[in-house]
Amino acid sequence: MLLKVCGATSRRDVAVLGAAGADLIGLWHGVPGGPAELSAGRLAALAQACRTLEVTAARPAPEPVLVTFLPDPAAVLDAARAAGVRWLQLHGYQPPAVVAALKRGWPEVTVVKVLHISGDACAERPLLASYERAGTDVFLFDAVSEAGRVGSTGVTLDPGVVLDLAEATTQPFLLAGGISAANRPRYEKVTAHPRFVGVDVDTAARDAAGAFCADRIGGIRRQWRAVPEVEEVA
Ligand SMILES: O=C(O)c1ccccc1N[C@@H]1O[C@H](COP(=O)(O)O)[C@@H](O)[C@H]1O
Repeated sequence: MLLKVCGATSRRDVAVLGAAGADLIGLWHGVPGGPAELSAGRLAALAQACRTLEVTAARPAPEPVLVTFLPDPAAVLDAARAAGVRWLQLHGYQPPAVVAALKRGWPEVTVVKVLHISGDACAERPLLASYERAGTDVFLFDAVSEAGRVGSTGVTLDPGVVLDLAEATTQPFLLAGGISAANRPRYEKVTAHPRFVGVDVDTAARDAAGAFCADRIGGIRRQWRAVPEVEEVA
């Protein structure tokens, strides 16, 4: 189970997230007006900080993930190549053609396409097969707020809606949307899905002042990585 935490803006953030057990660290580039937006130079510096972080022997250093709303695949690839970032998270409403262009331009990248879910409706539902044909490696299910806000909504998804969408796709998926240590039991069936690969968190990874909190992140990791108890059959 992978734990991704989103929105690092400093080497200290990277160190806190790595020590707390994040496998993937989201770095924003091309999120206009976003509080964690990074210039291309800062993106490269923090991606390097992720890769060179000293973690325990049992765990590899966290993988940097470029999180972007950019609609231009050339701009995404330029930033990713310059920073050496091989995981690309398309968090906007980029169409399947953008995924295809990224995979053509750099076949080794892992493309994570966000599917935006509001209630029981997924905006990308009619395009799922197109996104898969275009080369999407991993889908990320995230909630859109009632006001239409995208990313870091703290809004949870209905597990039934998640499972239904999982069945409409064939690729691995990450779960986002208000994920916390406390709500893991609600998603028991989701975590048991054979293509569930992990969770992506922002709001619950932070303290009241908005700073990343190692205790909270550690708690999320412990709860979501725990193997559910299996009833013994007599
Ligand atoms: O973290 C953000 O603010 C953000 C901004 C723009 C694009 C993506 C963003 N993060 C994504 O938000 C969800 C998690 O949010 P939460 O736990 O519900 O607060 C996750 O997909 C992040 O990648």
